Amino acid sequence: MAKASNFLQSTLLPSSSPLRNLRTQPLTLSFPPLPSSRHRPIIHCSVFAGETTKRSAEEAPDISWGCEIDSVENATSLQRWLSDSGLPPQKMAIDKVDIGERGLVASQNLRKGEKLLFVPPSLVISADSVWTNGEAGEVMKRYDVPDWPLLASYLISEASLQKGSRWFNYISALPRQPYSLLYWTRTELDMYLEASQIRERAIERITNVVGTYEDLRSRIFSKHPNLFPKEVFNDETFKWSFGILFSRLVRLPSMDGRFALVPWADMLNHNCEVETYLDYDKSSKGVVFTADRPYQPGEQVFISYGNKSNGELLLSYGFVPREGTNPSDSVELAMSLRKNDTCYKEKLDALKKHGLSTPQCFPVRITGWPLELMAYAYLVVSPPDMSNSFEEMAKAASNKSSTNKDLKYPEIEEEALQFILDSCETSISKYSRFLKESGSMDLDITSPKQLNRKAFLKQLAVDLSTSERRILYRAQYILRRRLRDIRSGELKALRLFSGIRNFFKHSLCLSGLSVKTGYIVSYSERTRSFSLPTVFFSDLSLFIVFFPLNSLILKMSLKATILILGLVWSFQAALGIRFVIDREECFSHKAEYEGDTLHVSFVVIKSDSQWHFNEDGVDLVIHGPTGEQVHDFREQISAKHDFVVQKKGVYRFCFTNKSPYHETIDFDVQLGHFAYYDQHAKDEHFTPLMEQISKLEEALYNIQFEQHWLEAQTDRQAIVNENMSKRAVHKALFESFALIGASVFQVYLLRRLFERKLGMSRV
Ligand SMILES: C[S@@+](CC[C@H](N)C(=O)[O-])C[C@H]1O[C@@H](n2cnc3c(N)ncnc32)[C@H](O)[C@@H]1O
Repeated sequence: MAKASNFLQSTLLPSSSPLRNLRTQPLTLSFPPLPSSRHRPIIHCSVFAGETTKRSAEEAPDISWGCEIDSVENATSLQRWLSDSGLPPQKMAIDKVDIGERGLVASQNLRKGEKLLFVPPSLVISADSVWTNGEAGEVMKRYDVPDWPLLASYLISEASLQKGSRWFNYISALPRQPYSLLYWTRTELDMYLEASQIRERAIERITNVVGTYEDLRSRIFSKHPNLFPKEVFNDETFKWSFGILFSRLVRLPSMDGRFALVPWADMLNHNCEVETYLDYDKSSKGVVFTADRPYQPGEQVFISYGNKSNGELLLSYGFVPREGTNPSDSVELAMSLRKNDTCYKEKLDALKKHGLSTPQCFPVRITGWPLELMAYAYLVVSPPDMSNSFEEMAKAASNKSSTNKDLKYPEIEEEALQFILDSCETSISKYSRFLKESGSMDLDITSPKQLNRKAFLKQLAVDLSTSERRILYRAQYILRRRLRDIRSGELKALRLFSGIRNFFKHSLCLSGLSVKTGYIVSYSERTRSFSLPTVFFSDLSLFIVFFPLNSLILKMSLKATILILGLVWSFQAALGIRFVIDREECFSHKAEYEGDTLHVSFVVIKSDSQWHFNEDGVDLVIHGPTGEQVHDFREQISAKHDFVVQKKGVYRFCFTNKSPYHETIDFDVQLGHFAYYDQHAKDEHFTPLMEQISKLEEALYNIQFEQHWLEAQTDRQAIVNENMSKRAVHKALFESFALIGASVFQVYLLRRLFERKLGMSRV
C-alpha cells in the first residue's frame, strides 16, 4: 500500500515545531474536550448577527450544497432525520439565536450537571466512516491519507452525491460558506489584519490547505479522474470542506482522541465562560456534554470550543468574542535579534539549534508573558562576554529546558525588560495606527454587494485589534512598573554610593585635607530618575555594615554593584528628590499617555540660615508640553496636586525661591497610568479580577506617594522643631549671660557705693 507523502503528513497536522508547542492549542483542534471543572458566570460573547453582517447569496461561493448559515429550515429537517435515525428525544431544539445565528435552545428546564445530547456513534462522521462511493474510499485508504485530508475529501465526496448520500440532510444544514479566515482574500488579510500576527497564521493556513489539495491532486486525484473529477474535487470545494472541519470538527478523548464531526452537537455555539466540552460517554454510548449551569426554556445552551485566544477563534470559527470576556485571550508578540548585534550569527545558530528563528512569536496574556519570551529577550540583549549562556537561553526560549524556571540574569534583566517593552510598544503603535485609520478605511467601494462583507470583516478586525492591543497595554503597564522598581532600586544604590563617597570626603576634611563638597542633583533621561548624593544616617549605617565588603565592592563593576545594593534597598522604592534651590530650579517629566494622572508634591524642608526659617514658601509653576501653564502654587511651604494629562509630552516643573537664603525642597512626581482609563466604568471591558488587581496596584503606588509626602512633612516639622529648640537654648543662654552680667554689674555698683559711704563717714 502506497504511503502518503511527507507533505500530507505534515500539513494541517499539529506541527511539532517549538513555536507550535508554545501555543496553547494546536492548530487543528476544535472543541477540545477537556474535563469540566469550575462553574463560571455566563458572559455572552459578541456576534455580528445584524443585517450588515450577513453574507448575501450573491457572495456565496460556487458550492452546490449546504445552506445559508442562518437557515433554520434545513436544520429542522436535519433534526427530523436525526430523530428517525436513532437520536434520542432532545431537551434542546435548534433555533435562530442572538449569538451564533443558529444554535441550540433549551426547550425545558435543564439542570446543572445534567448530561445532554447522546448522539450515537452511528451518527458520527470520522475517518472510519463508510464512503458511499466505496471505490473512492478504498483508493484514499490505500494511500494512507491522514485524518484531516481524508475527512475533507470524504465530506466533498458525500456532498457531491446529494440525496445519494446518507449524510444529505446533515450536509444540507451545513453553511455554504463557513465563517473562517480561509475565505478572506490576501488583500483583505493585508488590509484588515496588518497589525496582528493572526494574519501570518491565516496565510500559513491557507497555504497549507492549498498545498494539501495540490498534493492530493497530484498524487491521487489525477491518477483516478473518474473517481475524483476536477469539477467536484477542486481548490474551492477543499476550502469549503476545510472551513467546515476547522469550525466543527471535535476531538473525542474517550474515543481514543478520534476526530469527528458530530451532527446536532455541532449546532452548539461557544461561550468563553462555559467550561464544558463534548466527549464520548462510554456508559450511554453516545456523544454528550454535561451542562455546567442551569438553563431555562428558551435560553441558548453553550459549550466551550477550548481555551482559545480571540485570534484563534477568528482564525477557525470566524468570530471575535466581545472585548474583555475571554479569559484565555492572548496576543502573539514578535521578537527579533538585533541586526547590528556583533554576536548575531552565534545567537541565530543557538536559536536554530533549538528550532527557533528570528523573528519569533510568543503569546502574551493579560496575566503576563511566558518564560520562553523572557529567555528570548535575555538572548537578544546579552553582550558578547555572555556567549557561554547563549545556548542555555535559546534552549529555555524553545520551551525545552527543564531549568528555565531558574533562568535569571540580574545584570541584563533591566535591558531584557526594556527590550520586551520596546517590542510591545512597536506592536501597540501598529494596532493604534490601524484602529485610527479604520474609521476612514475603504468603504468607498465600487461594488455595493461587497459593502456588507467589507463592513463585517472590518468590524471583526477592529474587534480583534482592540482586544489584542488591550493585552499589550497591560503588558506595557506591568513592564513599566517593573522597570521603574528596578530603576528606583538603582537610584537608592546610587544614593548609597554617593553617601559612601561623601563619607570619604568628610573624613578627608576632618583629617585636614580640603575637599570641596556640595549638592549635585543629576537627572537621567534614560531612567527618568533623579539621584542626589545626600548623606543619610541610613547610608552611614549601611556603609558600616558593608565596610568589610568595601574593597570587594570597589573591585566589582559599577553596574553589578548598583544592582546588588539596589536589591538591598529595593524595599524602599519611593521615588523623589531633595534638592537645594538658590533662585530657580526646573525639572521635567514625560507623560506618555493622555488620560494618565500626574501626582505632584513638594515640601520646603529647611533654609540655609540657622537663624532664619522661611515661612514665605516658594513658587511652583507647572507648564504643559506646548508651554501652556497647567497649574501654579504661589509662596507655599508644601503642596500636593493631581491633574489629568490632557496632552502627552514633557511637563516642566519650575520652582522659584524669593528668599535671600538657599532652601532645601523635597519634590516628588508620579505618573499614574491605567491603560483603559476612558473605559474604566464599563465592566464588560475587563476581566473583573484583573481590574481589581490593577486598581490595587495603583492604590499601593498612591499610598507610597502619600507616604513620601508625609515623610517630607515630618522631616520639615522635625527641622522646624530643632531650629526652634536651638533658638530657645540660645535665647536662654543669652538671657542667663545677660542676667549674670547685670548681677555682676550690680555687685560692682553696690560695692563702689558702700566704699564711698565708708570713706565719707571716716572723714
Ligand atoms: C460549530 S458551529 C455552531 C453552529 C453554527 N452557529 C451554525 O449555525 O451552524 C461554529 C460556528 O458558529 C458560530 N459561532 C459559534 N459560537 C459563536 C459565538 N460565541 N459568537 C459568534 N459566532 C459563534 C461561528 O460562525 C462558528 O464558525
